[in-house]
Amino acid sequence: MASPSSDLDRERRKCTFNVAELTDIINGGREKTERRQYLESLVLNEPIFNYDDYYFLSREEKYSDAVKKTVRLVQVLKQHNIEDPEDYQTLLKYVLNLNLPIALHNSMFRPTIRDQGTDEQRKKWLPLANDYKIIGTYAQTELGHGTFIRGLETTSTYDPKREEFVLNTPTLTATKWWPGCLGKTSTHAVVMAQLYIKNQCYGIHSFIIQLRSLKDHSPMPGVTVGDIGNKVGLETNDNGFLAMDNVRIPRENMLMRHAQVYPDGTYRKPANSKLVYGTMVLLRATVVSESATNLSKAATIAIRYSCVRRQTEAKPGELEPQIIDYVTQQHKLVPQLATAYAFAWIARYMMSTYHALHADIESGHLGALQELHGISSGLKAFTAEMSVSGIEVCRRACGGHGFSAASGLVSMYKDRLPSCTYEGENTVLYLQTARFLLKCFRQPSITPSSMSYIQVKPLPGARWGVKSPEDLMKPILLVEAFEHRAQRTIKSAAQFLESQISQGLDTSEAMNRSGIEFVRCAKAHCYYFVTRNFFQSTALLKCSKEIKESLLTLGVVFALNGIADNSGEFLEDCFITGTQMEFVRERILYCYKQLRPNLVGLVDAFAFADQSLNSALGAYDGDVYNRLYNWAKRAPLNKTDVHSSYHKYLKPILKSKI
Ligand SMILES: CCC/C=C/C(=O)SCCNC(=O)CCNC(=O)[C@H](O)C(C)(C)COP(=O)([O-])OP(=O)([O-])OC[C@H]1O[C@@H](n2cnc3c(N)ncnc32)[C@H](O)[C@@H]1OP(=O)([O-])[O-]
Ligand SMILES: Cc1cc2nc3c(=O)[nH]c(=O)nc-3n(C[C@H](O)[C@H](O)[C@H](O)COP(=O)(O)OP(=O)(O)OC[C@H]3O[C@@H](n4cnc5c(N)ncnc54)[C@H](O)[C@@H]3O)c2cc1C
Repeated sequence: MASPSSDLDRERRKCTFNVAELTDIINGGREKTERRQYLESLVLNEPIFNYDDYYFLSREEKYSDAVKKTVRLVQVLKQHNIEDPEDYQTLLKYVLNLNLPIALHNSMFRPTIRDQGTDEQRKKWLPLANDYKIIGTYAQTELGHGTFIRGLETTSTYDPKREEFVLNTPTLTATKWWPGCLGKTSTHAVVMAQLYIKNQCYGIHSFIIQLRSLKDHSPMPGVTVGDIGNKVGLETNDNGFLAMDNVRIPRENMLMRHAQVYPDGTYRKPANSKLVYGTMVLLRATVVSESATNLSKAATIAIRYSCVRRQTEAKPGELEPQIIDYVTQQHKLVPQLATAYAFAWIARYMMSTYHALHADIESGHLGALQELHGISSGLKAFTAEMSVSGIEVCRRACGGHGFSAASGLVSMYKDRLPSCTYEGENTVLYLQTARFLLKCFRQPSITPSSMSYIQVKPLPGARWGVKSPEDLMKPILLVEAFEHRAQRTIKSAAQFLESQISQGLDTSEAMNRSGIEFVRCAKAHCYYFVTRNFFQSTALLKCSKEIKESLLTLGVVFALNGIADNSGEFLEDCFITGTQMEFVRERILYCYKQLRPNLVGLVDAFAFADQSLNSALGAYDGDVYNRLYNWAKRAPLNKTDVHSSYHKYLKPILKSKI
C-alpha cells in the first residue's frame, strides 16, 4: 500500500497553480490572509483550544468545554484589543470548530441593540455587552409559533403609572422556545413581544429583559428559564425556554429607535413595521457565508481523504487506485467543491449588499428593505440547503470512515442541519423571495438593477445557442440558460397565480395553491444569481492564468451540474435539446479530468487549520490510519481492557451452565 502522506505530496506536486496566491484571493487579499494568520496564531497555540477528544464528550461536557473555550476566547480578544466584528467572524470561520454558547450575543443581541436602540440605549447597553459584562440572546420563537411572527403570544403591557412594561407568557404555547444560549448562559435577552397600551395591541416590538442575577446567575423573579434538552446536533449550545410571569422592566428597556412609547403611553409607530425584523435579515446574510465555509471544510476533508484512500485493484497485483480516480467519486465531490467556490463568492456579494442596503435603510431609504429581504431570504435558503446536502454527500463519499465521529463530517452535518430551519424555515423564505420576484415582474419601477433581467420576457420558442461541447466553456451561454429558466419560471408562477385568482379563489388561497410554483421560481432565480455572480466576479480577478482556468472550470461544473440535475426544467419548453443535454454530460466529465490534478490544491487553498477541521480523514498530512487508530485507542470504552459491564452482566451468562 502507498503511504498516505506521499499520496498527498504527489498530489501537491501536480498542482498547476500557486496555492498561496489562491488563498489570498479567497481571503480577499494578502493583508486579509496575514490578519487571518495572526488571529490563528493567537488561538491555535493555546492548549485550551485543542479539540482532539471533543467527539468523546457527553452533551454536558461539550457545553461546559465550550463555555471554558468561550471565556478564554473573550480573554484573548480583550488582551489583544480585537474588537472588529470581521476578526471575530474570521476566528469563527477558520479557527474555532464549535458553536459558541455566546453565539447569539454577538450575532443577534448586540446587532439588535445597535440597529433598534436609540443613541442613549446604545450608550447604556453596548459597552456592557461589548465588554461581556452581560451576555444576551434573541428570544423570539415560541412553542406555538416560529414562522408566523405576527402570531407570537408573549405580551408586554405598558403601565403608565410606574412607567414600566410588564411582560407575561399568557399560555403554554407563548413560552419562548429554541433561542440559542438562552438555557444556561445568557444574563439578558432581547425579547420579542406584542406591545399593549391601554388594551390596544400595537404588534411585535423588542424589549431588553434581565434573565439572571449578575451576582449568582440565578433566574430573576418571575423568570423561568432552562435548556430545551438534547437535539440532533449543536450540543455545545444551550437552546432554551423562557416563561415570564409579570416581569417588570423600565420603559427605557423597549428598543425605541423606530417606534416609541412616551411616558404617558402615547405610541409613535415605526416608519415601516418590518424594521423590527432587521436582525433576522442580517443573520440570513451570515448564514450564506457559514454555508460556504462549511461546505468548503467538508470538501477539504473528503477530497484529501479520497486521494489517500485506495480501493479495489484494477488488475491483479497492481496498486489499488486512489478512490478519487473513480469518476463516480469525482461526480460526488467535484460538484461540492465547485459549489463551495461559487458560495464563497456569493457570500461576499451578500455581505457587501447587506452593508450597502443597510446603510441606505439607516439613512431613511426604506425602499431598500424589501430588496434586501428579497435577496437575502432566497440566498439563505438556497445556500443552506445545498451546503447541508453537500456535506452529507461528502460524508457518504468517505465510506465507512465517514460514519465515524473522527471524520469530523458527522458533527458538521448535524450542526449545519438546522441552518435550513433557523432564521426562517427554507420553504417559507423561498416563498418570500418569490413574492418579491413576482412584484418586480409586475412593477419595473421597484426592480433593483441586479434583478433587471426579470423585465425581459422570455421569447416563446427561444433556443439555447450551444452548438458543441466546447461552447459549454463559455460563461455567457451558461448564464443565459439559467436566466432563461428563471425568467420562464417567474412568468409561469405569475400566470399560475392569476389563473387561481380568476377561478374565484381569494388571494391567500390562490397564493397557497401557487406555492410550489413560487418555490420553483425562487430556486431558479437563486441558481441564476449565484452562477452569474461567480462568473462575473472571477472574470475580474487579476491572477495567474492557471488559477483563472481552474476557477472557470469550477464555475462550469457548478453550472452544468445545475442543468443536469434540473434537466426537466430546461427541456420542458425545449430551450435545451436532448443533444445539448448529451453535450452537458460529456463536458462535465471533461471538466473533472481538467480539474483532477488541482483538486488537492483547490482545497488546500481554503487553508483550514487541522484544528478547525478536527478530522482524522482530512488533516493536511493525510496520515489517516494512524489518526483513526490513535483516536480509537483514546475512546472512553477503551480505558480498561475489561469493561465494568462484563462484571455486571456478561460474566454471569458466560459462566452459567448450559
Ligand atoms: C445561529 C442560529 C440563530 C438562529 C436564530 C433564529 O432563528 S431567530 C428567529 C428567526 N425567525 C424567523 O426567521 C421567522 C421567519 N418568519 C418571518 O420572518 C416572517 O414571519 C415572514 C417574513 C415569513 C412573514 O412576515 P409577515 O407576516 O410580517 O409578512 P407577510 O408575509 O404578511 O408579508 C408582508 C410584506 O412584508 C414583507 N416583509 C416580510 N419580512 C420583511 C423583512 N424582513 N423586510 C422587509 N420586508 C419584509 C413581505 O415581503 C411582504 O411584502 P409585500 O409582498 O406585501 O410587498
Ligand atoms: C437550532 C435552532 C436554533 C434556533 N435559534 C433561535 C434563536 O436563537 N432565537 C429564536 O427566536 N428562534 C430560534 N430558532 C427557532 C427558528 O427560528 C424557528 O424554528 C424557525 O423560524 C422555523 O419556525 P417553526 O419552528 O415555527 O417551523 P414551522 O413554521 O412550524 O414549520 C413547519 C413546516 O411548516 C411549513 N410552513 C410554516 N409556515 C408556512 C407557510 N406560511 N407557508 C408554507 N409552509 C409553511 C414549513 O415550511 C415547515 O415545513 C432556532 C431553531 C433551531 C432549530
